[in-house]
Amino acid sequence: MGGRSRLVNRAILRTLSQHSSSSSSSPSTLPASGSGANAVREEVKSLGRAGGAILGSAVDESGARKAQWGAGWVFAAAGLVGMSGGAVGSLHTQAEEEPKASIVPEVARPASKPRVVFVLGGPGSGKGTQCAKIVDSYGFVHLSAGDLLRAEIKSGSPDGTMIQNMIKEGKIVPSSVTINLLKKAMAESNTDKFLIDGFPRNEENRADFEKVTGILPEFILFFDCPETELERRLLGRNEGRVDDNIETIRKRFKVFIESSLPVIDHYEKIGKARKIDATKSREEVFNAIDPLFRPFLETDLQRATEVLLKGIDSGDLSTYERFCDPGMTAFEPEASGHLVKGLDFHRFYFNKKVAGGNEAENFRQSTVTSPVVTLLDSNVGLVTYTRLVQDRSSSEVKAYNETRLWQRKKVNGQFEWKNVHFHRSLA
Ligand SMILES: Nc1ncnc2c1ncn2[C@@H]1O[C@H](COP(=O)(O)OP(=O)(O)O)[C@@H](O)[C@H]1O
Ligand SMILES: Nc1ccn([C@H]2C[C@H](O)[C@@H](COP(=O)(O)OP(=O)(O)O)O2)c(=O)n1
Repeated sequence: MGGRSRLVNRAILRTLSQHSSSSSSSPSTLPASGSGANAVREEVKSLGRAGGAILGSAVDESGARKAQWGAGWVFAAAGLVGMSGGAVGSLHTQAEEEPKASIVPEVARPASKPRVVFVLGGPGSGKGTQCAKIVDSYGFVHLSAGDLLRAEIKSGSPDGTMIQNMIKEGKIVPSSVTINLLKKAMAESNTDKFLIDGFPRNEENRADFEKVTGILPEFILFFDCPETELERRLLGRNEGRVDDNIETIRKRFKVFIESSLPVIDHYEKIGKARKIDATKSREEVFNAIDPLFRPFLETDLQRATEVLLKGIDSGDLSTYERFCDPGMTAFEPEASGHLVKGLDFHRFYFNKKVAGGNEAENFRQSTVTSPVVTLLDSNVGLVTYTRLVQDRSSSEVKAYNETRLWQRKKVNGQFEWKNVHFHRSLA
């Protein structure tokens, strides 16, 4: 076992030492560790980079990503919410009419590309274990290439026997089969954040996926763990898998070194590999991974704010209600210095529009400048910006300083950002 482990260590060292400058972990851990290797909803998913300016990102010296909405957002919308007028303190109930259909989906498309993280590492390095934790904390959809292939065998598909034989031999199934399964699973999902585990396992997997989907991963997680530890874990896994026997395990290690390490090497070269010491406990491994996923939440929060503001501009009450907590508190000029609680005060303006709206008069557009997203923890975030509101009827532009406090909650098993407080004042 020791001999084999050293062999693995050397192979990985050879591969990785050429790229140690871009490695995200301490080079000193490498010889010791050895073997290589949500949610906001459809509208948020699809808003992506459509309409207006784009969320850029930059990495500061501490490695933290800062949100930069370079030129500001522009939301052209076909309706409005009256932001001025309305008697303070009057509580108006919802109008009889349904608000007109949301324009958000049309404006939102074309969708942004899915955000993908590949999770790679030797068999037994803890990919599945950590993916479950990431899903739970960050609302990703987890797609395990191995699980999809095993499900395909079970489904009685014509490819089933071929897949079964290859898995038994520890070989890698042809890319076309695996990519089709991944594509189908991605299309069936209603999120845009995917953890793809155990893929790409060879250069063919990698190149074909890029070619077929046009998707490059945000980064890859590489679980680095020596072969001795992998072997120990696989023999203790006890999931009744046809490939968790010593003979197939050894074949899989060989395939991993020969076929999968070059893929990791490729991502090292383009600065996308994040190497994790997978020998640590499950909790320690997760603590190392956790900060890498924070930027996804910042993007989700930015997108949720975009959709909410677009909903406000278009008079789309259903979007407003979806993104605002029923108990939301607010300070806004309309409230004349009072703190308003709940959504009725705000609904009044939507219903006013729906009841007496005139498209030409009501056209509004918001341009957001200087936005800053601050994540306080993985479930609480602050978005602050200046919003220029153009009103076609009066050609008047009003500038507001807005701060929105968001809380991430699980609704029907899915993460959603809810606006729990905002403060708007005339700039
Ligand atoms: N950090 C860890 N320390 C010890 N055992 C682990 C750790 N992570 C996972 N395991 C165990 O090792 C085995 C393989 O983990 P798994 O997540 O199935 O790996 P992979 O998906 O990479 O094949 C499982 O039995 C799992 O419970
Ligand atoms: N991209 C992939 C992923 C898995 N496979 C096949 C071959 C692998 O040995 C098995 C099992 O993979 P899985 O990722 O579930 O498990 P291990 O990481 O090997 O523990 O599935 C494949 O052919 N192509």
